[in-house]
Amino acid sequence: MKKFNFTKMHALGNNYIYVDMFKEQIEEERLASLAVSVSDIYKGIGSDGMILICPSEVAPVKMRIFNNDGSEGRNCGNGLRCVAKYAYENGIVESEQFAIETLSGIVQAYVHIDRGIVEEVTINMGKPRLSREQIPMKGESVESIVNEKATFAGQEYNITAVSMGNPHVIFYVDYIEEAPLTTLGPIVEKDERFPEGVNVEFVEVVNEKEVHFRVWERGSGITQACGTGACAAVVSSVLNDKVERDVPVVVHLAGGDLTIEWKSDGDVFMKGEAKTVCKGEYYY
Ligand SMILES: N[C@@H](CCC[C@H](N)C(=O)O)C(=O)O
Repeated sequence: MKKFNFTKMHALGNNYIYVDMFKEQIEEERLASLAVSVSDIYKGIGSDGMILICPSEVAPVKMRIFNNDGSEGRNCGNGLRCVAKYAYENGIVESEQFAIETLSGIVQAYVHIDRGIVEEVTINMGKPRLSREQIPMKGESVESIVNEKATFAGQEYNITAVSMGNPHVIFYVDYIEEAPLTTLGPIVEKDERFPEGVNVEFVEVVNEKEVHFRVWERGSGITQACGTGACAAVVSSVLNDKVERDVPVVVHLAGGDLTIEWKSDGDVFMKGEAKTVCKGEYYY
């Protein structure tokens, strides 16, 4: 029997099993199935997926994220904040500002410390990618997909698509409680127009500084929060003239609040909590 040490962490309830690959060794071909088994709430630990904290050749640390169906994502906003907390508290980095490599590029993390503990993290998530090729979404090549009509399950909707290194599609709703998460979410996630699948978000705009948000994540289903999704929701809301650039927007997710700002230089900043739940050994 093999085993590895893990740390369970969450950010606004978006919880993953974190494995320190500076210390652990797991065969590459076992990673996808381990993400499924550790995530199982009955026979595993229970989580939205598994995140590896890895050495990097271009930054002090690299994040790899696996959803709870075993698929590998290219980015994870809540995961980045937890990786930043882990890296600082476990001596992988000594500075309060450092880079993290992801499969979709390098981001900058800033940890906010209270008595030696990282309570919150700000991440400069970089620039959103908006063209149809960058999402990716099939169809005519356009610079951005904003308020575009699209039919799903026989009903017409208006959608906006944003990539934050991973794909997101945003639907606006009048009342967040009525968001068709479990009905529309899985249909849109696997729609053939999104060749890599898509994270599906529902947004109710409260005012120019506040929105409600719910998510059906690609590869994980309903989660309490999605950091890249919250960034995509604010970018979408700027593009749809519902909020403004250079103004911090509070995004109310099921698990709590994130503050997101799309700066006029193009970068998107995300600030929010990161928490450690427990540590243990996993046997496989
Ligand atoms: N929860 C994450 C996103 C995780 C990956 C996503 N499901 C994907 O496949 O793109 C976040 O906080 O951003």
